[in-house]
Amino acid sequence: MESSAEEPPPPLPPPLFTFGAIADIQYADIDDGFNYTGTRQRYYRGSLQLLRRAADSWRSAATGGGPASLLRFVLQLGDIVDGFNSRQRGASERALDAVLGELDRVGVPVHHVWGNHEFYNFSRDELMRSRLNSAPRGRGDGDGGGGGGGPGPPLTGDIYAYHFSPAPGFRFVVLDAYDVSLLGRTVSSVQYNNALNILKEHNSNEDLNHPPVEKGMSKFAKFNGGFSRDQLSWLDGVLSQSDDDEERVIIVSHLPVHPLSADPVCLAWNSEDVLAMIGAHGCVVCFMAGHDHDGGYHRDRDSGVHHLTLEGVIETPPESDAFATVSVYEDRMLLKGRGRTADREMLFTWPPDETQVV
Ligand SMILES: Nc1ncnc2c1ncn2[C@@H]1O[C@H](COP(=O)(O)OP(=O)(O)O)[C@@H](O)[C@H]1O
Repeated sequence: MESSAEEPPPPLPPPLFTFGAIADIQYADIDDGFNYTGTRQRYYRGSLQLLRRAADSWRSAATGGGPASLLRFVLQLGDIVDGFNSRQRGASERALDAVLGELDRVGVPVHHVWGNHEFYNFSRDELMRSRLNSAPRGRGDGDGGGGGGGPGPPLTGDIYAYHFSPAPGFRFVVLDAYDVSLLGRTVSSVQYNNALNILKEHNSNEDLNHPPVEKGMSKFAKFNGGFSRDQLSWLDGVLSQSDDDEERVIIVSHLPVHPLSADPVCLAWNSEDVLAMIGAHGCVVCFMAGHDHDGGYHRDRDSGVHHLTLEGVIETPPESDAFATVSVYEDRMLLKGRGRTADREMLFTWPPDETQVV
Protein backbone atom coordinates (compact mmCIF):
# COMPACT_ATOMS: atom_id res chain seq x y z
CA MET A 1 0.00 0.00 0.00
CA GLU A 2 1.30 3.47 -0.89
CA SER A 3 1.97 5.84 1.96
CA SER A 4 0.20 9.19 1.83
CA ALA A 5 2.25 12.07 0.42
CA GLU A 6 2.03 14.15 3.56
CA GLU A 7 2.44 12.88 7.11
CA PRO A 8 0.13 14.49 9.67
CA PRO A 9 2.01 16.74 12.12
CA PRO A 10 3.15 14.92 15.26
CA PRO A 11 0.80 15.45 18.22
CA LEU A 12 1.86 18.16 20.67
CA PRO A 13 3.43 16.99 23.93
CA PRO A 14 1.48 17.80 27.11
CA PRO A 15 1.58 21.51 27.96
CA LEU A 16 4.08 22.82 30.50
CA PHE A 17 1.20 24.45 32.36
CA THR A 18 -2.31 25.77 31.80
CA PHE A 19 -4.16 28.81 33.11
CA GLY A 20 -7.60 30.40 32.89
CA ALA A 21 -8.37 34.00 31.91
CA ILE A 22 -11.49 36.12 32.18
CA ALA A 23 -12.24 39.84 31.86
CA ASP A 24 -14.81 42.45 32.81
CA ILE A 25 -17.25 40.35 34.81
CA GLN A 26 -18.78 43.54 36.28
CA TYR A 27 -21.26 41.64 38.40
CA ALA A 28 -24.08 43.54 40.11
CA ASP A 29 -27.36 42.24 41.49
CA ILE A 30 -29.40 44.62 39.29
CA ASP A 31 -31.51 44.37 36.15
CA ASP A 32 -29.87 44.34 32.73
CA GLY A 33 -28.88 47.71 31.28
CA PHE A 34 -26.79 49.26 28.54
CA ASN A 35 -23.36 50.79 28.08
CA TYR A 36 -23.01 54.60 28.13
CA THR A 37 -23.81 55.03 24.42
CA GLY A 38 -26.76 52.63 24.61
CA THR A 39 -25.37 50.35 21.93
CA ARG A 40 -24.53 47.23 23.98
CA GLN A 41 -26.64 45.34 26.47
CA ARG A 42 -25.08 44.62 29.86
CA TYR A 43 -26.14 41.48 31.72
CA TYR A 44 -25.36 42.41 35.33
CA ARG A 45 -26.82 39.32 37.02
CA GLY A 46 -26.06 37.00 34.12
CA SER A 47 -22.34 37.75 34.48
CA LEU A 48 -22.26 35.67 37.68
CA GLN A 49 -23.74 32.68 35.83
CA LEU A 50 -21.11 33.02 33.12
CA LEU A 51 -18.38 33.19 35.75
CA ARG A 52 -19.86 30.04 37.33
CA ARG A 53 -19.60 28.19 34.02
CA ALA A 54 -16.00 29.35 33.59
CA ALA A 55 -15.21 28.22 37.16
CA ASP A 56 -16.81 24.81 36.51
CA SER A 57 -14.72 24.35 33.39
CA TRP A 58 -11.49 25.43 35.11
CA ARG A 59 -12.27 23.28 38.13
CA SER A 60 -12.43 20.18 35.98
CA ALA A 61 -9.22 21.29 34.20
CA ALA A 62 -7.57 21.73 37.60
CA THR A 63 -8.60 18.33 38.90
CA GLY A 64 -8.82 16.18 35.75
CA GLY A 65 -6.30 15.45 32.99
CA GLY A 66 -2.69 14.39 33.41
CA PRO A 67 -0.36 16.13 35.85
CA ALA A 68 1.31 18.22 33.14
CA SER A 69 -1.98 19.61 31.88
CA LEU A 70 -3.27 20.71 35.27
CA LEU A 71 -4.62 24.24 35.43
CA ARG A 72 -2.30 26.21 37.75
CA PHE A 73 -3.98 29.60 38.18
CA VAL A 74 -6.58 32.03 36.85
CA LEU A 75 -6.03 35.59 35.59
CA GLN A 76 -8.90 37.95 36.39
CA LEU A 77 -8.25 40.90 34.10
CA GLY A 78 -10.12 43.58 36.03
CA ASP A 79 -13.60 45.10 36.53
CA ILE A 80 -14.73 42.12 38.58
CA VAL A 81 -17.76 44.00 40.01
CA ASP A 82 -19.66 46.90 38.44
CA GLY A 83 -19.59 50.49 39.63
CA PHE A 84 -23.38 50.41 40.05
CA ASN A 85 -22.84 48.41 43.26
CA SER A 86 -21.44 51.51 44.95
CA ARG A 87 -24.88 53.19 44.82
CA GLN A 88 -26.31 50.81 47.40
CA ARG A 89 -24.91 50.39 50.87
CA GLY A 90 -23.05 47.10 51.28
CA ALA A 91 -23.68 46.01 47.67
CA SER A 92 -20.01 46.31 46.62
CA GLU A 93 -18.92 43.91 49.37
CA ARG A 94 -21.78 41.51 48.65
CA ALA A 95 -21.01 41.48 44.92
CA LEU A 96 -17.31 40.93 45.61
CA ASP A 97 -18.08 38.03 47.95
CA ALA A 98 -20.28 36.46 45.27
CA VAL A 99 -17.67 36.59 42.49
CA LEU A 100 -14.78 35.56 44.75
CA GLY A 101 -16.92 32.66 46.00
CA GLU A 102 -17.22 31.39 42.44
CA LEU A 103 -13.49 31.76 41.81
CA ASP A 104 -12.67 30.01 45.12
CA ARG A 105 -14.40 26.89 43.82
CA VAL A 106 -11.74 26.49 41.12
CA GLY A 107 -9.23 25.64 43.85
CA VAL A 108 -6.20 27.38 42.28
CA PRO A 109 -4.64 30.82 42.96
CA VAL A 110 -6.34 33.74 41.22
CA HIS A 111 -4.25 36.71 40.08
CA HIS A 112 -6.35 39.86 40.10
CA VAL A 113 -5.79 42.90 37.90
CA TRP A 114 -7.44 46.19 38.90
CA GLY A 115 -9.70 48.08 36.48
CA ASN A 116 -11.74 51.28 36.66
CA HIS A 117 -14.74 49.51 38.24
CA GLU A 118 -12.59 48.33 41.17
CA PHE A 119 -12.03 52.03 41.94
CA TYR A 120 -15.72 52.94 41.57
CA ASN A 121 -16.38 50.46 44.40
CA PHE A 122 -13.32 50.68 46.64
CA SER A 123 -10.53 53.07 47.54
CA ARG A 124 -6.95 52.13 46.65
CA ASP A 125 -6.26 51.51 50.34
CA GLU A 126 -9.26 49.20 50.61
CA LEU A 127 -8.16 47.31 47.50
CA MET A 128 -4.65 46.94 48.89
CA ARG A 129 -6.10 45.31 52.02
CA SER A 130 -8.69 43.25 50.13
CA ARG A 131 -8.63 39.82 48.53
CA LEU A 132 -8.24 41.61 45.20
CA ASN A 133 -4.62 42.20 46.19
CA SER A 134 -3.09 38.94 44.97
CA ALA A 135 0.53 40.05 45.16
CA PRO A 136 2.62 37.59 47.14
CA ARG A 137 3.53 39.34 50.39
CA GLY A 138 6.83 39.63 52.20
CA ARG A 139 8.89 37.75 49.64
CA GLY A 140 12.23 39.11 48.47
CA ASP A 141 13.33 36.35 46.17
CA GLY A 142 12.42 37.72 42.78
CA ASP A 143 8.95 36.27 42.82
CA GLY A 144 7.82 38.85 45.31
CA GLY A 145 5.33 41.53 44.52
CA GLY A 146 4.32 45.09 45.15
CA GLY A 147 6.93 46.91 47.13
CA GLY A 148 8.69 43.60 47.87
CA GLY A 149 11.74 42.13 46.19
CA GLY A 150 12.48 41.25 42.62
CA PRO A 151 14.95 42.55 40.09
CA GLY A 152 15.31 46.24 39.32
CA PRO A 153 14.47 49.16 41.59
CA PRO A 154 11.93 48.19 44.27
CA LEU A 155 8.39 49.44 43.80
CA THR A 156 7.54 52.10 46.30
CA GLY A 157 4.27 53.53 47.57
CA ASP A 158 0.98 51.95 46.67
CA ILE A 159 1.55 50.80 43.10
CA TYR A 160 -0.16 47.45 42.60
CA ALA A 161 2.24 45.57 40.33
CA TYR A 162 4.11 42.31 40.80
CA HIS A 163 5.46 39.33 38.97
CA PHE A 164 5.44 35.59 39.43
CA SER A 165 6.90 32.55 37.73
CA PRO A 166 4.45 29.62 37.42
CA ALA A 167 7.04 27.38 35.76
CA PRO A 168 10.76 27.58 35.01
CA GLY A 169 11.37 29.82 31.99
CA PHE A 170 8.06 31.71 32.24
CA ARG A 171 7.12 34.88 34.09
CA PHE A 172 3.88 36.84 34.39
CA VAL A 173 3.88 40.55 35.21
CA VAL A 174 0.73 42.12 36.65
CA LEU A 175 0.61 45.87 35.90
CA ASP A 176 -1.28 48.71 37.58
CA ALA A 177 -2.88 50.68 34.72
CA TYR A 178 -4.49 53.15 37.16
CA ASP A 179 -1.28 54.09 38.94
CA VAL A 180 -1.63 57.50 37.20
CA SER A 181 -5.33 58.28 37.24
CA LEU A 182 -8.04 60.30 38.90
CA LEU A 183 -9.61 57.00 39.93
CA GLY A 184 -8.44 55.61 43.25
CA ARG A 185 -6.51 58.76 44.19
CA THR A 186 -7.78 61.20 46.82
CA VAL A 187 -8.54 64.65 45.44
CA SER A 188 -6.02 66.32 47.76
CA SER A 189 -3.14 64.01 46.77
CA VAL A 190 -0.14 64.92 44.60
CA GLN A 191 -0.92 61.88 42.41
CA TYR A 192 -4.48 63.11 41.75
CA ASN A 193 -3.28 66.55 40.75
CA ASN A 194 -0.56 65.17 38.49
CA ALA A 195 -3.12 62.94 36.78
CA LEU A 196 -5.57 65.84 36.47
CA ASN A 197 -2.91 67.94 34.75
CA ILE A 198 -2.15 65.16 32.26
CA LEU A 199 -5.82 64.61 31.54
CA LYS A 200 -6.68 68.30 31.13
CA GLU A 201 -3.69 68.80 28.86
CA HIS A 202 -5.27 66.35 26.39
CA ASN A 203 -8.99 66.59 27.14
CA SER A 204 -10.78 69.94 27.12
CA ASN A 205 -14.28 68.53 27.73
CA GLU A 206 -16.16 69.67 30.79
CA ASP A 207 -16.97 66.05 31.60
CA LEU A 208 -13.56 64.38 31.67
CA ASN A 209 -15.20 60.98 31.18
CA HIS A 210 -16.12 62.25 27.72
CA PRO A 211 -13.24 61.26 25.39
CA PRO A 212 -11.69 63.91 23.08
CA VAL A 213 -12.60 63.52 19.41
CA GLU A 214 -9.15 64.39 18.04
CA LYS A 215 -7.34 61.47 16.38
CA GLY A 216 -5.23 59.47 18.82
CA MET A 217 -6.51 61.45 21.80
CA SER A 218 -9.64 59.47 22.71
CA LYS A 219 -7.79 57.44 25.35
CA PHE A 220 -7.47 60.57 27.49
CA ALA A 221 -10.69 59.95 29.39
CA LYS A 222 -11.23 59.79 33.13
CA PHE A 223 -12.20 56.11 32.99
CA ASN A 224 -8.64 55.31 31.83
CA GLY A 225 -5.26 55.82 33.44
CA GLY A 226 -1.58 55.16 32.94
CA PHE A 227 1.72 53.90 34.31
CA SER A 228 4.02 56.10 36.41
CA ARG A 229 7.72 56.53 35.73
CA ASP A 230 8.40 54.49 38.90
CA GLN A 231 6.30 51.60 37.63
CA LEU A 232 7.91 51.71 34.18
CA SER A 233 11.44 51.68 35.57
CA TRP A 234 10.49 48.76 37.81
CA LEU A 235 9.08 46.98 34.74
CA ASP A 236 12.28 47.74 32.85
CA GLY A 237 14.27 46.04 35.63
CA VAL A 238 12.02 42.99 35.68
CA LEU A 239 12.19 42.60 31.89
CA SER A 240 15.98 43.07 31.82
CA GLN A 241 16.37 40.27 34.34
CA SER A 242 14.02 38.05 32.31
CA ASP A 243 16.04 38.84 29.16
CA ASP A 244 19.19 37.70 30.99
CA ASP A 245 17.45 34.59 32.29
CA GLU A 246 16.00 33.81 28.84
CA GLU A 247 12.47 33.71 30.23
CA ARG A 248 9.27 34.24 28.26
CA VAL A 249 7.16 37.00 29.77
CA ILE A 250 3.41 37.54 29.64
CA ILE A 251 2.27 41.00 30.82
CA VAL A 252 -1.28 41.52 32.10
CA SER A 253 -3.06 44.84 32.57
CA HIS A 254 -6.66 46.01 32.60
CA LEU A 255 -5.95 48.57 29.88
CA PRO A 256 -4.60 47.45 26.50
CA VAL A 257 -1.62 49.28 24.97
CA HIS A 258 -1.60 48.36 21.27
CA PRO A 259 -3.91 50.54 19.13
CA LEU A 260 -4.69 47.60 16.83
CA SER A 261 -5.64 45.25 19.66
CA ALA A 262 -8.59 47.28 20.98
CA ASP A 263 -10.73 50.34 20.38
CA PRO A 264 -8.26 53.25 20.86
CA VAL A 265 -10.66 54.81 23.41
CA CYS A 266 -9.73 51.93 25.73
CA LEU A 267 -5.94 52.36 25.67
CA ALA A 268 -3.79 53.40 28.62
CA TRP A 269 -2.82 57.08 28.59
CA ASN A 270 0.88 56.35 28.01
CA SER A 271 0.41 53.21 25.94
CA GLU A 272 3.34 54.26 23.69
CA ASP A 273 5.76 54.12 26.64
CA VAL A 274 4.77 50.53 27.41
CA LEU A 275 4.96 49.52 23.75
CA ALA A 276 8.45 51.03 23.46
CA MET A 277 9.56 49.20 26.59
CA ILE A 278 8.16 45.89 25.39
CA GLY A 279 9.92 46.43 22.05
CA ALA A 280 13.22 46.95 23.86
CA HIS A 281 13.04 43.57 25.64
CA GLY A 282 13.01 40.38 23.63
CA CYS A 283 11.57 38.35 26.53
CA VAL A 284 7.96 39.59 26.18
CA VAL A 285 5.73 37.25 24.17
CA CYS A 286 2.22 38.37 25.06
CA PHE A 287 0.31 41.34 26.52
CA MET A 288 -3.15 40.46 27.85
CA ALA A 289 -5.81 43.02 28.72
CA GLY A 290 -9.53 43.58 29.17
CA HIS A 291 -11.58 46.84 29.25
CA ASP A 292 -12.72 46.68 25.59
CA HIS A 293 -15.71 44.37 25.88
CA ASP A 294 -15.61 43.55 22.18
CA GLY A 295 -12.14 42.05 22.61
CA GLY A 296 -9.36 42.25 20.06
CA TYR A 297 -6.07 40.80 18.92
CA HIS A 298 -3.01 41.98 17.04
CA ARG A 299 0.48 40.58 16.64
CA ASP A 300 2.94 43.46 16.62
CA ARG A 301 4.94 43.42 13.39
CA ASP A 302 8.14 44.71 14.94
CA SER A 303 8.36 42.80 18.21
CA GLY A 304 6.20 39.76 17.40
CA VAL A 305 4.36 40.30 20.72
CA HIS A 306 0.79 39.00 20.80
CA HIS A 307 -1.59 41.69 22.07
CA LEU A 308 -4.75 40.01 23.23
CA THR A 309 -7.82 41.81 24.60
CA LEU A 310 -10.31 39.39 26.12
CA GLU A 311 -14.05 39.79 25.45
CA GLY A 312 -15.96 41.19 28.41
CA VAL A 313 -18.30 38.87 30.32
CA ILE A 314 -20.69 41.74 31.13
CA GLU A 315 -21.69 42.23 27.48
CA THR A 316 -21.99 38.51 26.74
CA PRO A 317 -25.57 37.19 26.47
CA PRO A 318 -26.58 34.47 28.99
CA GLU A 319 -26.67 31.78 26.31
CA SER A 320 -23.03 32.41 25.36
CA ASP A 321 -19.71 32.50 27.24
CA ALA A 322 -16.52 34.56 27.37
CA PHE A 323 -13.43 33.02 28.91
CA ALA A 324 -10.20 31.33 27.93
CA THR A 325 -8.15 28.34 29.01
CA VAL A 326 -4.57 28.73 27.84
CA SER A 327 -2.08 25.89 27.52
CA VAL A 328 1.56 26.92 27.45
CA TYR A 329 4.23 24.97 25.56
CA GLU A 330 7.93 25.60 24.96
CA ASP A 331 7.21 27.35 21.68
CA ARG A 332 3.60 28.55 21.83
CA MET A 333 0.44 29.23 23.79
CA LEU A 334 -2.78 27.56 22.70
CA LEU A 335 -5.84 29.48 23.79
CA LYS A 336 -9.06 27.51 23.96
CA GLY A 337 -11.87 30.04 23.89
CA ARG A 338 -15.47 29.59 24.97
CA GLY A 339 -18.45 31.35 23.42
CA ARG A 340 -17.44 34.78 22.13
CA THR A 341 -13.76 34.08 22.82
CA ALA A 342 -12.11 32.48 19.79
CA ASP A 343 -9.47 29.77 19.82
CA ARG A 344 -6.01 31.15 19.11
CA GLU A 345 -2.53 29.79 18.55
CA MET A 346 0.21 32.19 19.66
CA LEU A 347 3.68 31.13 18.55
CA PHE A 348 6.66 32.60 20.34
CA THR A 349 9.16 32.68 17.47
CA TRP A 350 9.38 35.86 15.43
CA PRO A 351 9.62 36.32 12.54
CA PRO A 352 7.78 33.05 11.82
CA ASP A 353 9.52 30.55 9.55
CA GLU A 354 7.56 29.33 6.56
CA THR A 355 6.47 26.13 8.28
CA GLN A 356 4.49 28.12 10.83
CA VAL A 357 1.06 29.54 10.21
CA VAL A 358 0.44 32.75 12.15
N1 LIG B 1 -18.63 58.92 26.20
C1 LIG B 1 -18.79 59.14 27.52
N2 LIG B 1 -19.07 60.36 27.98
C2 LIG B 1 -19.23 60.61 29.29
N3 LIG B 1 -19.14 59.66 30.23
C3 LIG B 1 -18.86 58.40 29.84
C4 LIG B 1 -18.65 58.08 28.47
N4 LIG B 1 -18.37 56.76 28.37
C5 LIG B 1 -18.39 56.28 29.63
N5 LIG B 1 -18.68 57.27 30.51
C6 LIG B 1 -18.77 57.12 31.96
O1 LIG B 1 -17.54 56.58 32.41
C7 LIG B 1 -17.73 55.61 33.40
C8 LIG B 1 -17.19 54.29 32.94
O2 LIG B 1 -17.91 53.88 31.84
P1 LIG B 1 -18.30 52.38 31.68
O3 LIG B 1 -18.96 52.23 30.35
O4 LIG B 1 -19.03 51.89 32.88
O5 LIG B 1 -16.85 51.73 31.63
P2 LIG B 1 -16.48 50.26 31.27
O6 LIG B 1 -16.40 50.21 29.77
O7 LIG B 1 -15.16 50.08 31.93
O8 LIG B 1 -17.58 49.40 31.80
C9 LIG B 1 -19.25 55.56 33.67
O9 LIG B 1 -19.49 56.43 34.76
C10 LIG B 1 -19.82 56.10 32.38
O10 LIG B 1 -21.07 56.73 32.60
